[in-house]
Amino acid sequence: MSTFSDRKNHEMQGKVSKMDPDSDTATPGKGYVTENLGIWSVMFLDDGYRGQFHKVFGDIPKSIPAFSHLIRQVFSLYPTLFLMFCATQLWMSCQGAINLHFSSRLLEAIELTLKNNGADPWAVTLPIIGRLLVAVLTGYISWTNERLISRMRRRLICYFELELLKVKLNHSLAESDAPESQINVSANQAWKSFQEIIEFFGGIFDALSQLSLIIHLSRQSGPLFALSCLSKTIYWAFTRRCIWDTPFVALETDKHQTRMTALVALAKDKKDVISYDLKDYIVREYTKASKLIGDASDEHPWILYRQFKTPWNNMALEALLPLPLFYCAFLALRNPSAATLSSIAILQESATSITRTVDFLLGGMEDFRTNLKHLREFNNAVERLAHREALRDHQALLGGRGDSSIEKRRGMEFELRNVAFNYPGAQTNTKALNDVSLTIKSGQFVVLVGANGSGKSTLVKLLAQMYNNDDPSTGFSLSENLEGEILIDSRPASSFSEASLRQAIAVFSQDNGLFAGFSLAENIGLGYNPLIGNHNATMEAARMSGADTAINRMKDGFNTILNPMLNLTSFNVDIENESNALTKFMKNLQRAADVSGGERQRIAAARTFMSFKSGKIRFLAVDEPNSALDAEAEATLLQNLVNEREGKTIVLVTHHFGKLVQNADLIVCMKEGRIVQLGRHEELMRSDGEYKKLYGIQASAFENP
Ligand SMILES: Nc1ncnc2c1ncn2[C@@H]1O[C@H](COP(=O)(O)OP(=O)(O)OP(=O)(O)O)[C@@H](O)[C@H]1O
Repeated sequence: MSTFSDRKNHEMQGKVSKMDPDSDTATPGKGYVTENLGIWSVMFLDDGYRGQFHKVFGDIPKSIPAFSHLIRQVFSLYPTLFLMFCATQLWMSCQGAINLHFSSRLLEAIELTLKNNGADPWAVTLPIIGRLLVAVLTGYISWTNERLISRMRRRLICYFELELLKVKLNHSLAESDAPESQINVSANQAWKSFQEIIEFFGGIFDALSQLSLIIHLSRQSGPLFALSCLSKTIYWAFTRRCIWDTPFVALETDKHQTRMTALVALAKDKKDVISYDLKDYIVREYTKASKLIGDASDEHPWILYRQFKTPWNNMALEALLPLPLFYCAFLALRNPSAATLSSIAILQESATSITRTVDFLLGGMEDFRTNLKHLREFNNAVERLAHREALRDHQALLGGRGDSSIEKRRGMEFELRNVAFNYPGAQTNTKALNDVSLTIKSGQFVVLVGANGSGKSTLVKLLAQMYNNDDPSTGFSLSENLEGEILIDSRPASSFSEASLRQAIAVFSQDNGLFAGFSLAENIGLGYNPLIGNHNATMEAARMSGADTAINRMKDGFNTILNPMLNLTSFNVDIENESNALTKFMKNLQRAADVSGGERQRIAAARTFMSFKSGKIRFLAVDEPNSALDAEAEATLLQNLVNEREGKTIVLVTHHFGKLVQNADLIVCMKEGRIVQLGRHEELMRSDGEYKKLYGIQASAFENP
C-alpha cells in the first residue's frame, strides 16, 4: 500500500531522488532530498511528509507556556487595552456567523411571505434590524480595532524591544561573539508573531462558529453538509504542493542556464568584447546553450513546485467546488418539504464563507508554526535573563564574587599564568594565545608589539576582562576557550565583581567609533555618564584628545549629531532632477555634517579622557588607536593618555616604535600567540631577537633608498 507521501511524491513534477544535485558528492540519507524543477535543484529536509500538520500540532503544546506567559505579561501591563483588543478580535471572528444567521432569518421570512402571499411585518423587520445593527457595530468595531492594533503595536514593540535590549546588554563579549547565543527574533517580529497568532486563533473561532451555524441550519444533515462544504478545502490541504510549507534551498544547477548567464554578463564587459573580438563567439555560444536547454523552465521554484504532473488534481478540485449545491439538490429530492430555497441559498453562502476561512487557516499553518517559534525564542531569552539575575542576586547574598572591588589609588597589577585562549566559534587549529605568562606591576606603562595576528589585541581584551572566565552569573562557560590563570592584584580575576571591574578599566581602541543619533557632547560624555551635560568637563576631554578644534568648527558645535538616524521613506521621487522640490528636501536632509576619520578618532578618544573623570580608572588599555591619525596627532594623543598615568597601569598596543615605546617600563614582544621577548627597549635591542627584527623593518621602511 502506498503511503500518503509516496502518493504526493509520485504526483510531483520532475523526478525526486535522495541525491545531491552534484552526483559526485551524492550520498543517500544525508538528511535532505533533492528534487529537480526546471533549471533548479531544490533541496528539502528529508523528514517525510511535508504537509506540516503534525509539526504544527506538535508545536502547540510546547508553545503554550511561552504564549500564556506572554499573555499574562501583556495583560498585567495593559489590562484594559488587552481586554478591548481581545473583545474586538472576538467580535471580528464571529460577526460572519452572526451575519449569516440574520440573513438566513430574513430569507426565510421573505420566502414565507412569498409563499403565503401575505406579509408578517415583524418576521421581516426584525432580521433587517438585527442585520443592520450587526453591520453598524462591525463598522464601528473594525474602526476601533485599527486604532487598538496601532496602540497595542506601539506598546508591545516597546515592551519586546526593552526586554530584548536587557537580554543583549547582559550578554558578555564572549556570548555576543558566540553564534549559539544570538537572539534571532526582533521586537517587530515578536509583535507580528503575537498578532498573527491571535488572528489565527480568531480564524479557528470563526470557522467553528460558521460550522455550528451550518449544522444548526441544516439540522440532521448538518455534519454531512459541512463535510461537503469543506471537501474541496480538505482535498486541497492534503494534495496541494506549496514550497513554503517546508525549509528548502534552491540552487540553479542547469549548466546551460549558467552558461547563458555568464555569456550575458560577458557581453556587458564592452572593453573585453572589443579587445578580444568576442561578438560572434558570444552569439554562437548563446544560441548553442539556448538550444541545449530546451524547455527546462526558469520560472521561480515555488511556481514550478506547485504544478502537478497530471491534470487529475486540478479536475478533482474543480469537481468538488459545487458539491454543497449538489448535496442541497439531493436533499430537496429526498425530502422536498424540508428543503427551502432560502435555506439552500444560505447554506451555499455558508459553504463559501467557511471554505474561505479554512483556506486561510491551512495557508497560514507554516506561518503559525514560525510565529510560535519566535514567541518561544523570545520567552526563552527573557527567562534565561531572569534566571541569571536571580543567580547574581543569590551570589551577592552569599558574599561571593559580588563583594570584591578593586583597590583604589593604585594601578592594577596583573599576573597571567600559562594562559591560552581561543575565540568562541574560531575555525582555526592554532590558538589566539598560547602559554602566555606575564607579570605587569602596578603603575607600569607596558607596550605590546608584534606582527599582525600575533595576539596583541587578544591579550589586551583578556587583561581588560572583556572575556571573563567561567561565571555562573552569566550562565555562559568559557572554560573550553580559556586556560590558565589571570590574577588581578594577586587575586583571581573572577573574584572581582563585574561592576567594579568595569568601573576600574578603560579601553580605547580603533574600534571605538561614534554613536549614531547622539550629539558630540553626549558621545564624549558617555565615557562617564554622570557628567553628561557638563560643558566644562566635556570641553576639557575634547581638548585633551585634540578633538576641540574640529568640534568648534561645526555650526552646532558640541550639539552636532554626525549620524542622525534618519528614517526616510520616499516614493517615485525623481532624485536625478535637482529642481524637484522633494529631491531638494531629501538632499538637504541627507547632507549630514561630517568630520574626517582622524577627527572621529579624536572625538572617540575624548570619551576615554572623560572616563578618567570618574577617578576610578586603574587600568587603561590602548589598542592601536592611531589608524586614521597623522603622526603628530598620534604622538600628542598618546602622550596625553600617558600623562594621565598616575594611579593607573597602562598597556598600549602599537606598531610604531617611537619615543613612547622606547620609554616604556616593559615591552612585550609577541609572535603567533606567544610572548617571545620581554624587557625594556635597550635590553631588547641588545639581543638579536624578534623585537630588534621588527624595529629594524620599521626603521628601514622609512629610510631613503
Ligand atoms: N573575534 C575573533 N574570532 C576568531 N578569531 C579571532 C578573532 N579575533 C582575532 N582572532 C584571531 O586571533 C588571532 C590573534 O588576533 P589578534 O587580533 O589578537 O592579533 P593582533 O596581534 O592584535 O593583530 P593585529 O596587529 O593585526 O591587530 C588571529 O589569528 C586572529 O585571526
